[in-house]
Amino acid sequence: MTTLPTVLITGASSGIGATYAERFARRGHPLVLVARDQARMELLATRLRAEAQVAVDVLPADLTQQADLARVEARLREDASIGILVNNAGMGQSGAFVQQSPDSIDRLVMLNTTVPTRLAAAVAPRFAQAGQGAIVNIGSVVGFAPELGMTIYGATKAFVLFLSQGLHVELGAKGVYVQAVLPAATRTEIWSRSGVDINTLPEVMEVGELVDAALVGFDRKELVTIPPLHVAQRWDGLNQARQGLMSDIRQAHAAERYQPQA
Ligand SMILES: NC(=O)C1=CN([C@@H]2O[C@H](COP(=O)(O)OP(=O)(O)OC[C@H]3O[C@@H](n4cnc5c(N)ncnc54)[C@H](OP(=O)(O)O)[C@@H]3O)[C@@H](O)[C@H]2O)C=CC1
Ligand SMILES: CC(=O)[C@H](N)C(=O)O
Repeated sequence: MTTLPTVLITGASSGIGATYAERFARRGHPLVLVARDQARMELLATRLRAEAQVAVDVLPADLTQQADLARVEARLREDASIGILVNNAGMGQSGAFVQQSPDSIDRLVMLNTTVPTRLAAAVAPRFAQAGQGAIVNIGSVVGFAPELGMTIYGATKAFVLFLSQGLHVELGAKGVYVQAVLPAATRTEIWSRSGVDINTLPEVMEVGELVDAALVGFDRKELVTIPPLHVAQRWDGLNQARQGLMSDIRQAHAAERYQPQA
């Protein structure tokens, strides 16, 4: 009998992370659940152990605290049974850019960018050495859309996409699968936590539909999975435009339009 890899999921106490936990448990994977709310994760763990007969470990951590983050990094480095990391923990932006405080900026940028990067960095050497493993990073379509006015949140999610693409370039050939999942508005607590009434949104995806779609992309080993994108060629076009732009970058000289006028 093959032993399925353990899945460590951050932000597993609610929403997308809790749903990933349920889906991976149904597939027979042992789990490590990470978030701050221990009681909530214990409840989920008890249910999943009973329903799916899998081992579920609860690792409480506030990932914005260095000591807690270091404990999760150590677990990823040392526990060879962990073969899938789901970097899902994240928070939305409350208020406009001019309303942010230094602390709120630090928290948002740390949780949404530093944490997934540090956790990926903790596990990547082991995965690369083993020639297998998967890193799933939860981004957002907001990372494509500065027009939405969620500037810091969107910037963190643009970072997550780039991080995933770069990790794929560096680790893909070593047998490590990297997936960026980009949801749009999904029915979870992130909205109320950031002070937005979800009922004011024109359209919202149910969280089960989002995660099931993300897992279709995972099973296909897609690098970028955008469940709410109905015309896949839009992504291909954006990627081709990006590569076209790069082919017109010449390092030696400034473009004609920037040559000083005599
Ligand atoms: N819902 C949506 O519309 C969309 C969500 N996303 C992304 O999906 C991901 C999951 O969010 P979603 O499920 O929607 O929202 P939730 O608010 O339901 O989940 C966020 C999770 O992150 C955990 N978390 C928050 N802060 C910390 C922290 N400091 N340390 C550790 N864990 C923390 C929370 O648990 P706890 O409070 O117990 O710590 C919770 O489990 C995020 O990265 C989000 O940006 C992307 C696009 C759309
Ligand atoms: C803007 C949000 O907070 C949302 N989670 C999203 O990424 O769409």
